Amino acid sequence: MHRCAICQTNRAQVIRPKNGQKICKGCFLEVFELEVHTTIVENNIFPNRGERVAIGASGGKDSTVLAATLKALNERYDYGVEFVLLSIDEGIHGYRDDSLETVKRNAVQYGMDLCIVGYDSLYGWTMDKVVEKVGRKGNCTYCGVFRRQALDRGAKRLDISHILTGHNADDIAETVLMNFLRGDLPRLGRCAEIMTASPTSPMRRSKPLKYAYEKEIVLYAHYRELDYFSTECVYSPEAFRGNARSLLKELEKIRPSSVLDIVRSGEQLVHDTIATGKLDYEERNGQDEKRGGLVNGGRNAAPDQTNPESLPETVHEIENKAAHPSNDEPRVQTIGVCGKCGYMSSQPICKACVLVDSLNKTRAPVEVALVRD
Ligand SMILES: Nc1ncnc2c1ncn2[C@@H]1O[C@H](COP(=O)(O)OP(=O)(O)OP(=O)(O)O)[C@@H](O)[C@H]1O
Repeated sequence: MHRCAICQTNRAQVIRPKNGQKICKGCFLEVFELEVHTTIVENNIFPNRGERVAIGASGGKDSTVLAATLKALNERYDYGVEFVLLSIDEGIHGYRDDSLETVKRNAVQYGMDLCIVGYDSLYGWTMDKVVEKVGRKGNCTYCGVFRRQALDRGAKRLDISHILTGHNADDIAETVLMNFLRGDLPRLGRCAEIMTASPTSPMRRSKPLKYAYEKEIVLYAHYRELDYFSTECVYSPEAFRGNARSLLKELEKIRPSSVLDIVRSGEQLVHDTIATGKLDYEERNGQDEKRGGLVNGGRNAAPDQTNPESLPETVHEIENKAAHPSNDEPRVQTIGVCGKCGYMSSQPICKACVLVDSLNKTRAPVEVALVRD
């Protein structure tokens, strides 16, 4: 019998992917939480006591583990913050409607308020309708742009300016690989950052699970018997992300530490780029979705430039400018307000409205009461 490398008493049940350490269930749970706490403290994620902070809650394993861990840590280490669950209803029948039921239960289990914001009321489109219109290819782009803004707008309604998401080490390594393969240096830097703030948005976004392996998140949820929804989105994930994921899984099989090594490489690359002055503040702190960006995509995907026919022209222009800024163009983005929805935007019309316009162009006119900010 292998004894736990930490307590030296119990039988080891877990092999940690990041370092091969064999540990028991109790020590695993303790060390998992301690590492999230260390990430929070070292990055000063909660600088202000008394602050209300939103947890982007999808009902999936990552955000459920995030909520459960933060509740425990806030009680244990007294961060002095109040967490609110913020869920976006993309309008995906058979997927999000079911996962939102899980979030509703989580709100009760964790004693947190819950706010749900729907694409339908914000944009007049559900993702089911978007897919009906544009097909499956490229639909993640719409979803990613809408979700990013919907989280911001939901938080604003709650008078909250800090959003936490459940992006884990695998998500970030995938995004680093994708951006590296695309040669998208500004996004490569942003996606590896644990906290992002943008001159074009009042919101801070943080990823406290940035160094947690997906495998350990699943194990934590299992050992703690957390109530989460495990079905994948019914619309296939962005193709290029799927390729990056497969590549990452292959690398992980050969060398389990690859996941964190790639995250660290992303961090180091942006560090070196900043040191040599190639990436300015706005590029470092600009929009980011798990791409996410929303930071980080996934399923919160960035517009896929490998799939150019999937997006309206104007969005490509905005995206390409961000990814490959020309030397003679001024780089400072100014914050303004979208002429259509009234939400903050660095462009006269925000990306979400550009997409909505393109969707509406060929739709028979319907009376939709959209919510303006
Ligand atoms: N509909 C949503 N409402 C609120 N937050 C969301 C939603 N979808 C995604 N997020 C946030 O973005 C993070 C990454 O989303 P992604 O779509 O990649 O899902 P995931 O990696 O499967 O995470 P999860 O297991 O939490 O669903 C989630 O952990 C969550 O914090």
